[in-house]
Amino acid sequence: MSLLSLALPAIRVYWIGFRVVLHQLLRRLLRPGWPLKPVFPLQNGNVAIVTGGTRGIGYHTVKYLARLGMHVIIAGNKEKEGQETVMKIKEEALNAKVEFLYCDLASMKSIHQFVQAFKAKNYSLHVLINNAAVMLVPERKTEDGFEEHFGINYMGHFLLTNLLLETLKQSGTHSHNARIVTLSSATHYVAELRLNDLQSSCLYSPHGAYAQSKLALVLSAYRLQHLLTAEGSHVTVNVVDPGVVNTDLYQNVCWAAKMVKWMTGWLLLKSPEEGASTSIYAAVSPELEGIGACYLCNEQRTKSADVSYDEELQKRLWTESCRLVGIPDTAP
Ligand SMILES: NC(=O)c1ccc[n+]([C@@H]2O[C@H](COP(=O)([O-])OP(=O)(O)OC[C@H]3O[C@@H](n4cnc5c(N)ncnc54)[C@H](O)[C@@H]3O)[C@@H](O)[C@H]2O)c1
Repeated sequence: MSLLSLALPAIRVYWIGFRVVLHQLLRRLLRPGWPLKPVFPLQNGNVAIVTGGTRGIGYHTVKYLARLGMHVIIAGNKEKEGQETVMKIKEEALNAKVEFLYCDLASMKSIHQFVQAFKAKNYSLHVLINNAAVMLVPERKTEDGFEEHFGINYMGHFLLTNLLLETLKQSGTHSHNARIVTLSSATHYVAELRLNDLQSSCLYSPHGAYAQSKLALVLSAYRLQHLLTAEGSHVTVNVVDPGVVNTDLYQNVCWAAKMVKWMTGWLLLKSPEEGASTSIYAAVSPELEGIGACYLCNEQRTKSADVSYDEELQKRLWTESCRLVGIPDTAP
């Protein structure tokens, strides 16, 4: 394993991060006050699940959706943090309907238990936001033996989405589709999907593994939309790129990057609240009614990486993912 093959993914990730930050800065300087805060319709009676809604982008997504009247379930792996988040949101918005349900995306068993507990409540499900993630963690495995980025960011959400699909299909209607919103990242543009080494066991680069998990999310979102459209389901799937946002996700970056973030974050990075805006847009905007398979950034549709539109790769990843989580691949 050469030093260059380890350094390249990191260089690519920092390069794309730099480009996004520069774009954010120019946008801030050239168009201050833009975009205007949109007004979304009230969501009373609708139910959403947000993974990792206890902090960062997820927290602000939950808070906004709850303010719109949506009943939000936070799916997270930190019970105490989860209950505190629920209390905080309820204190700020008195009538907010928010609850926490334990779900560790690093454990297939926990995901199954979460879905069981959710289904026992007999709720509908109008919005599923696959938000949680880890970034640049050292080489570690999940309970089920997946590389951690791949296991939590991608496989965990793959299984969760598939287990909730029937409920989403039952909740969506012709005029009000249920929505799946998946958070990816600009790092997917520089990612490589190694189908023969999805667990990065031949070559582990934390940057490469994070980027790969984010590309896998885009590929499988497009594949899922294809399958749902083919069977005429009223469920849409869109992908969100929140930009570079000042959150705890960066806790494992190198000290130099931490210093730069600490000194310039207020100017260069989006606040967590700003970072949540595209997730909220994808979840409730009437503009996106019935529209899926979009890559959304700054509340606008944009193109994802060329490789993400490779239908053969989408299909192969989907089949392999079904095998890995032990669900049938019923797709033709
Ligand atoms: N912050 C950014 O600049 C940025 C950039 C691009 C994409 N994103 C994406 O946005 C999403 C939100 O990131 P953030 O910046 O708010 O990060 P964050 O670290 O602030 O929040 C991540 C959330 O995921 C949860 N989580 C982690 N492991 C989990 C597990 N095993 N089971 C359940 N929940 C788990 C955490 O508890 C936390 O609530 C992520 O998907 C991230 O990849 C963020």
